[in-house]
Amino acid sequence: MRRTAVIETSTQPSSTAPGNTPILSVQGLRKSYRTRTGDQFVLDDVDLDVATGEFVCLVGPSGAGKTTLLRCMSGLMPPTAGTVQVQGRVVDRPPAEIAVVFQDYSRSLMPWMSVERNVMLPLRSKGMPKTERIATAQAALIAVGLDGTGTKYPWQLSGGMQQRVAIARALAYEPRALLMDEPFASVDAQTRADLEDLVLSVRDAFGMTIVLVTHDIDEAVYLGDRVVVLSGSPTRVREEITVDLGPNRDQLATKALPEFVALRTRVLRLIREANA
Ligand SMILES: Nc1ncnc2c1ncn2[C@@H]1O[C@H](COP(=O)(O)OP(=O)(O)OP(=O)(O)O)[C@@H](O)[C@H]1O
Repeated sequence: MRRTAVIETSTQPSSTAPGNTPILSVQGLRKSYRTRTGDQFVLDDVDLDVATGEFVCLVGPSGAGKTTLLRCMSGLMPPTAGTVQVQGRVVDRPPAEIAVVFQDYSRSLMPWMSVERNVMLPLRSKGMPKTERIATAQAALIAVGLDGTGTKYPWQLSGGMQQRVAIARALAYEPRALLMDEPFASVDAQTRADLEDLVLSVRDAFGMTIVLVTHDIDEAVYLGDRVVVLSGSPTRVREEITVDLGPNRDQLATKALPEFVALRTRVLRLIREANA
């Protein structure tokens, strides 16, 4: 981790313009769940490449299988058929290069551990000495604007601050890619906007690849270099839309752009059609 990194709202051109090398590659992915009434097919032949440094947002109808896809991509769930590759290696367990942030921060943080210990937790598996773990955790907390909260417990923080802790924990691990499943769904609108900008700045500062699942179309267009629209169940990739809004996004100015409005309308129409 770059410990001296100062994370500010992104006003600089991205140093991590998406390259062409896919860090994540999903090929012919199928997933079915066994239910009492038989197998339920959720994902049906999903193909998706994510380039190094790219920010990809996954949207689709409710229940389409967005979480299922993200879980398969993160190695938390085996596919029924097809493959997920990270840097060319087939994923058969959670890869070291990937960190995941879930919506429900209250369940992902350990309430009996201080904020600092929560952030240090995954670093043990890297065999890092304790002094380095502490320094790395402190740097990650500074990076998400939580300097000075290390000795507090998660339940002493607001929802938005707890989600920042979860993001700090992911950052401290220094993943090549961050997979996020509706990470801002449980916080208020202003905190959500702040966290969106935080994630953009983290992407710029740490050169990270991000895949984010969201229900919020504005959020997808605001954050993404590309929005991947999934079809209704069983799910395929319906359309991939390049978001040509440049690297610098601003909550007010970007969302007022005619291009932004046109993209949002296009994504919304695709999701409505997928629901029909
Ligand atoms: N463990 C499971 N066992 C059986 N069925 C499951 C399981 N997990 C998910 N499903 C089913 O798979 C389908 C897709 O679920 P998933 O959570 O991946 O969709 P989603 O697009 O993320 O949903 P939402 O938009 O509501 O968050 C749903 O019909 C769900 O009921």
